[in-house]
Amino acid sequence: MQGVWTPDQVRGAEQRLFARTPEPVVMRRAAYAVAGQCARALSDQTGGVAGRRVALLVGAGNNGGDALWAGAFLRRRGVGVTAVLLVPEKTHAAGLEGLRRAGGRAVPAEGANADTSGIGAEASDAVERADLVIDGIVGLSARGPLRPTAAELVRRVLVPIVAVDLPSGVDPMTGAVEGPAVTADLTVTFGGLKPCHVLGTGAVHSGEVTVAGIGITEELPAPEVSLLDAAEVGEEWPIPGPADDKYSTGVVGIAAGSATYPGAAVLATGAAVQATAGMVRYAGPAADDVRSRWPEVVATGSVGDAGRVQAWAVGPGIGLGASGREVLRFVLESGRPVCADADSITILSDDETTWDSRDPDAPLVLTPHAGEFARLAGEGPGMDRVAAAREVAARYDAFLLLKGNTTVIAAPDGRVLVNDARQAWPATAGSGDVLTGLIGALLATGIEPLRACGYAAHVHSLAAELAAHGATGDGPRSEAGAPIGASALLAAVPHAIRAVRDAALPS
Ligand SMILES: NC(=O)C1=CN([C@@H]2O[C@H](COP(=O)(O)OP(=O)(O)OC[C@H]3O[C@@H](n4cnc5c(N)ncnc54)[C@H](O)[C@@H]3O)[C@@H](O)[C@H]2O)[C@@H](O)CC1
Ligand SMILES: Nc1ncnc2c1ncn2[C@@H]1O[C@H](COP(=O)(O)OP(=O)(O)O)[C@@H](O)[C@H]1O
Ligand SMILES: [K+]
Repeated sequence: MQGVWTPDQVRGAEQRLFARTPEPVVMRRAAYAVAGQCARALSDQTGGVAGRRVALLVGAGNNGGDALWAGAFLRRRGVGVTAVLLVPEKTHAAGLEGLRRAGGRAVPAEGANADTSGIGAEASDAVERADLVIDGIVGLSARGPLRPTAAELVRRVLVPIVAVDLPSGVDPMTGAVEGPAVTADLTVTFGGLKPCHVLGTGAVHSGEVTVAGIGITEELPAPEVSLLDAAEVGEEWPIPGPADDKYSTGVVGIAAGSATYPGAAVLATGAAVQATAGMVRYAGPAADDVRSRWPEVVATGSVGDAGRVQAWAVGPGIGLGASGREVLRFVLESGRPVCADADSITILSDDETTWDSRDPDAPLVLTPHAGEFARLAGEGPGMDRVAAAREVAARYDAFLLLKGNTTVIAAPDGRVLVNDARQAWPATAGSGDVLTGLIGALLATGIEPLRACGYAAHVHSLAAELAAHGATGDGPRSEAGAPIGASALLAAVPHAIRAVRDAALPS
């Protein structure tokens, strides 16, 4: 698992490091890492390093200091370096001195011969003639979007941008982008990933992210958030062993669909059938539809007749009426782990008596999208989706999977997993039903709920990606891709599972 640390955790680690290693030494390590990545980018893009031009956008803090020292290192490799100072009187003095000693120059952003936007001619020229721009505008202490002068300079950049620590204008803690912000091709961060690198829009603005240790990593506490990679999901994905049979690999019950919404039942059940070995039981009014599409499913008309299961997935398409409520109460008091989605969440939002039927010893997973989250929590998730998911998970003593481009999964004990879809192909009706079936099947195998949700979210978004790019058939993979429906996503689930399992094979 890859860790993600909050700005406060990183600052704390920095302070512990500074007790052993002087701050300027640490800054030069950080800058050296940035310079190395910039040299690589220049070389990839222009075929060389010496003789190329780099512009530094330098803000008022240590982030600007990093950029200035990186400029000094690049200057020593023969790069022409111009620092554009956004707040000249607050520029990191030692960094500026270091750059000047190395032969670099510095110009104010709002200098002489300013154009109508207030940008000085030399600053404008430096940015427009650069082969690469380093964003040292603001780092961990950033608040809000880029200010107008910085925003205007960034707007003029037509070459790759390497961000120091994080793309300026993105909120470090939440990844929110509420105005002008840098969109980096590469971000060089220090110690470990921060939330802005992995959450939603911030992840997009960060581009490729590389982590330079610089001595901070060793000082970091347990991460606030974790990310799963394909190999880990593949390694842990449950597969049958020689001693297994259809019961030992997990029996999942799916309580979904209605006469009006039989599709929800077919999608959730189909996901469970393909996710794991074992058995899928279906209980509900869409039994005939389910049987005709998935003959291997043991289907009955009601949850009471379903037989024994190791976990339930409930909710998609069950409706908000009396029968839906009864079904939900039945599974909540079954003593089995439950994944409650869609209508179940809406019911739980306003029905205390349904909560009362819950067996407090059985894990409960809730999988709201933003609207369902607002119903459940009384307000929407807001910008800090990690904090919101964590708070509601603790409040309901449940595992909370908040859907979206970045899926945030919080355990009641505060652990958080994040799955970044890296694309938006799953944003299609019915794809949530597929996710519910995947989670239910994994819960039935006995996997811990936080991980079950993480594995399911990972395979779900990968299945959408593979389907959208036509990577599931015999033809060549399309680079651009095309929209898919939930049925295509569902059909791609085995391809996604194979892909993560292949990623786990020793290389
Ligand atoms: N202290 C150190 O020696 C080290 C610090 N590191 C660097 O230091 C950075 C953090 O430095 P600081 O705490 O000085 O803070 P920053 O460099 O992030 O920025 C602080 C300054 O930016 C201003 N500011 C905040 N939001 C702004 C916005 N939206 N637009 C324009 N200006 C804004 C603040 O008023 C303040 O003057 C890290 O991101 C990292 O790059 C690294 O070099 C590792 C070592
Ligand atoms: N913009 C997006 N990018 C990536 N994934 C998304 C996006 N929007 C939604 N998703 C994912 O698609 C699924 C949609 O679920 P849901 O909203 O319950 O849809 P439905 O109820 O129609 O099945 C969730 O897994 C969610 O995380
Ligand atoms: K930056």
